[in-house]
Amino acid sequence: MTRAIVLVLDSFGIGAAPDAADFGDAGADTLGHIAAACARGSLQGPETGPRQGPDAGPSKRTGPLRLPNLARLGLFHAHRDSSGSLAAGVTLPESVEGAYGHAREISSGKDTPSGHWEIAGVPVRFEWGYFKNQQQSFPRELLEALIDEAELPGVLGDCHASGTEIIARLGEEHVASGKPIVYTSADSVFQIAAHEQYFGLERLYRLCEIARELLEPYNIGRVIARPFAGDDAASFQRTANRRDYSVEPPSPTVLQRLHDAGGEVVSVGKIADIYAHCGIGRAVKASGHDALMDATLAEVARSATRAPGERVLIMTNFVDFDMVYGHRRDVAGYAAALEHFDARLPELLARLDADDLLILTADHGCDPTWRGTDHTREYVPVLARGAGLTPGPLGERHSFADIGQSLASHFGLAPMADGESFLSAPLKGAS
Ligand SMILES: O=P(O)(O)O[C@H]1O[C@H](CO)[C@@H](O)[C@H]1O
Ligand SMILES: [Mn+2]
Ligand SMILES: [Mn+2]
Repeated sequence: MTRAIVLVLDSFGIGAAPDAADFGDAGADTLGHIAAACARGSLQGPETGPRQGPDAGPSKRTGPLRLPNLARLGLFHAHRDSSGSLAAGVTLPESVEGAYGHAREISSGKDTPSGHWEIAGVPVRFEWGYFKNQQQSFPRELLEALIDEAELPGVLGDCHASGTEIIARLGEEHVASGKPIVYTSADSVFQIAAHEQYFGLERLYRLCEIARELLEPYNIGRVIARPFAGDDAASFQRTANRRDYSVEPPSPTVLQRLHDAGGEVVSVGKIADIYAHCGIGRAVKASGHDALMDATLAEVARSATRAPGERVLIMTNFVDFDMVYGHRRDVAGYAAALEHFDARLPELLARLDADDLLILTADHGCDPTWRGTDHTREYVPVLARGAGLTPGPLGERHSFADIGQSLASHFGLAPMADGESFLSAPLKGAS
């Protein structure tokens, strides 16, 4: 059996990309700034106090950032190489057990689909459509068509917003009026927030499907359903029933190629939605990092008894780094979530065979110390282990697509059009 496990730590950037200034992100560094904040002293949980649901805050934590297992895979080496300095308060391990590098993005956007598709060997070279106006963000004819087709009394929002802030601000008016809340961000997205009980979850999903069709001329990457629950502004919480309606990748990703060649592609979490279900053989849902790790471990166990010729790719997206901590600019929460992920990593490492390929990476940055609430254009870590890889530096990778190309090579597929495999690459640079 040939097997690969790809874990995407959503938004875990490791330093500003060479083109970060084009995005207003020169100096952004998700890992570096989290480590610096931790090293400055005790970093308690979020100032907003404990929250519940998918946007729940973290447990409290103190002291320097502790990620011993990621460090052994080469995380801090990769960050040092990408940012030029060692993250504050951390120590390098005596020896590394992973092949580590830092990858830049060649896709035009810093959004989740672009990052994931490029990871899977298909960079996005075209420009997405964006709704750039902070207020009255959406074209009047689009909203009129949506109101008409979905038989709505109107819509609220129509602006750039943070999803938790806008339901606190407009949620009660939404419940009273029946008007859904529509908003966007720096990403190519059309998001619709509505109350699960008062508006109805299925009705929200249908509304998103209508929006998906109406947005066709605007070249928008995703429509996102953002259901929430609760009694009033103080208690509104988004639920785990978020659903993303993505357009399809512009050409077959390595997931699709493997699927077409008879391999099994297993999505854990929102991977299936991000790839518009293209090339996904089996989709396992889970909400929260513990459940996502549990589901990943279960899939690793399930695939352990495969016949010699079979090929399995398990891909998991750890979304809370981005959705719950990065966009919420919750530094302590992000740090605690990283430490928790790190603590669970040995469970996975212990279940892998020597010829399995494990890759940990990210799809973009979302520096929780940065201005605004949007993603940041950053290098992402490429931490790989197994499949004959020699521990040590992989150097700067010129595209996330090096991961897709390496997966194609691992599975014996025809080479992808983009990317350079690091499986057989000579070591670059010194550690
Ligand atoms: O603020 P929330 O609703 O979490 O939205 C964020 O999540 C979207 C999709 O990842 C981003 O475009 C950003 O707007
Ligand atoms: Mn993302
Ligand atoms: Mn995001």
